[in-house]
Amino acid sequence: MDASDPRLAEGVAGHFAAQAPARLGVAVSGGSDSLALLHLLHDWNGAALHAVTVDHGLRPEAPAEAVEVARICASLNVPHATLRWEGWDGRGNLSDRARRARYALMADWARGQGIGDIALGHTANDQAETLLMRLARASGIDGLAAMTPRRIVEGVTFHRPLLDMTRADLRADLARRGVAWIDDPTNVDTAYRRARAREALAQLAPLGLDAEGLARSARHLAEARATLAHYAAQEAARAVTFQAGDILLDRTRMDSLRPDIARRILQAALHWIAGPGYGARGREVDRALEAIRTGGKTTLFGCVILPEREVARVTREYAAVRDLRATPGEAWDARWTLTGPRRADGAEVRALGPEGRAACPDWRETGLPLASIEAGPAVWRGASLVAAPLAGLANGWSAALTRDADDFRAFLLSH
Ligand SMILES: Nc1ncnc2c1ncn2[C@@H]1O[C@H](COP(=O)(O)OP(=O)(O)OP(=O)(O)O)[C@@H](O)[C@H]1O
Repeated sequence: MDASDPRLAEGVAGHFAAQAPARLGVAVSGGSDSLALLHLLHDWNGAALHAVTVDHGLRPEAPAEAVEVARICASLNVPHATLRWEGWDGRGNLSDRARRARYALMADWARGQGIGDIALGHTANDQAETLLMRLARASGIDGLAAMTPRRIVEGVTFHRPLLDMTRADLRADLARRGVAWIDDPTNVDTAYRRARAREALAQLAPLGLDAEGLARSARHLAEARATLAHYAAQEAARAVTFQAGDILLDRTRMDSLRPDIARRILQAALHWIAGPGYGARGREVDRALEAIRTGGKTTLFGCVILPEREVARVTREYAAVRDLRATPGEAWDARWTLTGPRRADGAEVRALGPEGRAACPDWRETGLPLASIEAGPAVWRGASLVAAPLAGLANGWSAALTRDADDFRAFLLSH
């Protein structure tokens, strides 16, 4: 066996040079990239490794592949877990749902193990292929920008130590080690589109366009994205105020901003209120910005934008939360926690809605508009209203928001 390529080992050590976690999860699908990652991390020996494989339950070979990964991990003395996803209800885009489920399952698993960091095997080829696929969708800077080496999802830091390395180098490394990998273990649709991008990339070689070059361009775009986010956060500090879970956008300031910066601020406001999800489309956001400018009312992404004299109020849309339920003490709408004076048997948290609001004689004194009041949380026992702290009917209950201005800023800077 030849010696391993020192650049690979240095790249992995360099990624964790500033701060190495004591325990590190490593996501191993069984493909070449993540198997190389496993071996390189094992050689590095700078953190206790815990490998994880997600079986999406979508391909008959997947369980056997997970067993094969477990075998390789055992040979390296690395503990391994297989997580199974059984959540696809046939709705939505399968690749997208599977990816989201994978990240959520891995983040849950890590939290359960007291692990705060997980390494992923994305390479320069993934960067280049993604760039080509996004160009095909006419994406803007955010879509074309490179994946970042670190990203926090649901409190877990995902690391991508192989972003500067090519798949060819990683495969050569595995070949030197005599390790066989599983081809294309990812789900079919993504693999199909990626395979086409991979073929296109090979065709572009005569132009001098290769994976490393495209990955470099994607990194330049990531820098531009970070710069725009930085200025958006600066402008937001002047244009945005918060009130009882709503965001107020200063209309004059919003109007004076470059469209890209205004779009970022509005998008962050929508996400802060409605939670990260699929996101509002560019055209919808532009339509909403126009409504803010002209003092119109509009609904998008589970939020309502209401004109007030100097501001546009972004609040939750009642229809989007009407069916949400939580027990007191648990998060409702992923952002409100209601706590009461004592154990409240049979009480549940639901939106106040028009019926509840009718039972809150003092709601006007809160200074909040009807839409915010009705889309806010309340405590119910069956059909009877127990409390609505945001609508002036506290009855010993209080409502705490789980997101603050720092979360808004963090959101702006990370998207
Ligand atoms: N089934 C899986 N089990 C464990 N880890 C996985 C699995 N699939 C992917 N990964 C991890 O994610 C890395 C990237 O794989 P892949 O590009 O298929 O994922 P992706 O999240 O769909 O990528 P993208 O975010 O570019 O769409 C892999 O190298 C591996 O670390």
